[in-house]
Amino acid sequence: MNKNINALYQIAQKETRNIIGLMSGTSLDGLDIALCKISGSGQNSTVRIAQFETIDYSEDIKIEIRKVFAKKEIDFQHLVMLNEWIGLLHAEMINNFLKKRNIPSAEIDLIASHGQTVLHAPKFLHQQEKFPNATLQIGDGDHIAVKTGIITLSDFRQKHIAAGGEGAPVAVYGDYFLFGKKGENRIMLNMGGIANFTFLPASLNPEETFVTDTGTGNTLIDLFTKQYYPEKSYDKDAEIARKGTVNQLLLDHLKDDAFFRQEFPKTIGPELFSAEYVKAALTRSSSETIAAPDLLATLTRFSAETIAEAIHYAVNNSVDSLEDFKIYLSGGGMHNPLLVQWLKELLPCDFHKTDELGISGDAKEAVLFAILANETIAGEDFNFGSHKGIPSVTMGKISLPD
Ligand SMILES: Nc1ncnc2c1ncn2[C@@H]1O[C@H](COP(=O)(O)OP(=O)(O)OP(=O)(O)O)[C@@H](O)[C@H]1O
Ligand SMILES: CC(=O)N[C@H]1[C@@H]2OC[C@@H](O2)[C@@H](O)[C@@H]1O[C@H](C)C(=O)O
Repeated sequence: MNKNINALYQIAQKETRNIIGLMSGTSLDGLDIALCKISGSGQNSTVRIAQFETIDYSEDIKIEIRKVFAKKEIDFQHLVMLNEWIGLLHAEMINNFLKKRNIPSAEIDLIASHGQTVLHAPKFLHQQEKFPNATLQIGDGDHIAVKTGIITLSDFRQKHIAAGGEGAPVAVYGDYFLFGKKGENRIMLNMGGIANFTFLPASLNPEETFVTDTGTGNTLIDLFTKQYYPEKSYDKDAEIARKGTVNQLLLDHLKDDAFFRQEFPKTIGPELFSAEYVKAALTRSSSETIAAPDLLATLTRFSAETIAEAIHYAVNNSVDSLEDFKIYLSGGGMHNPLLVQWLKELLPCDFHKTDELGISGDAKEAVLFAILANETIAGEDFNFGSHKGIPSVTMGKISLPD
């Protein structure tokens, strides 16, 4: 038997697996690395985050990724080179992460690598009938496996599409296994570049479980902060937006898009929520001369209202009142006090952070990929039923180190 297959067989039978989960999201801020100790699988999974760090991307890395990120037309050779380069960079970051902590790579059972999303094009976006939902995450898993010497699972989203999904959100699997609680209606709201939420019903009936993207989270706020204030990469603590006033007409135009009329569940990316999207709404509302604080206030309100409306709409289909709901925040947007304040005004739920459930909101997405890898190697069949957007499949391609 190939020694790596034997190793996988042993790993699958361990009581506790050391799995490194990686996430680099649409904010292009860096690579989240979560070293997780995972016991059990499925609903019996338990996770302890042993170590977590976000390794910031250098300006050089950001510049190279932005050349292709969310763009329809690119230099194809650049994309191909980037695929290898990001794999190598992520491997180097993991090696440094382990070295800094004196953790031998032999102690790590698996790496679960999300990769860098460069384009997310569900059918709704590309509108080309003969083509399926499409998404691309780069940073090849073979490079990570060879350079770290650790068996690596990567490219999780393709199987989701192959099995009928849009390739996202995949957070629902980990959310259900780790955070589902009988007797409590929970909403796990992640506000990264794009916002998404999982609804975990008090019944824990997998058929009633629901997940969707809602639209922009931080992506437009970040984009226009950088545009008006090149020295800043985001509107820290909403300092700028707080000084502004929401422009209602502009807000109405921002919300007037087919994406918001599309039925749930749905996914989207910065391909739609781009500078052009905002510029078109500015033109339609004749507010091109808007002051930067007013624009940032309006963009923050845009995120808050579209998140709240999606939750109202999607959840009210299955339950009557949101009042007995607990909402658990994660992702960088949970640190934006204005966004959170407005959400609290718009949603009569009980607000918490996933940190209260033992998983830091900054680490949650990286942990969720470790959970997906754990399921692929050690999980047993679990059926989410016929609910749209949650195919009952394992995900991730396996790269062996030698
Ligand atoms: N103190 C803060 N005040 C306001 N915004 C903040 C603060 N801290 C973080 N953020 C926001 O969070 C963003 C980073 O979020 P996160 O790391 O969750 O993104 P991501 O992983 O790229 O997202 P995803 O992949 O889910 O789209 C920052 O760009 C910023 O907009
Ligand atoms: C294609 C892609 O990378 N989508 C991300 C992005 O960031 C947030 C939102 O959009 C979500 O749908 C998804 O990531 C999380 C981890 C998910 O799939 O659940």
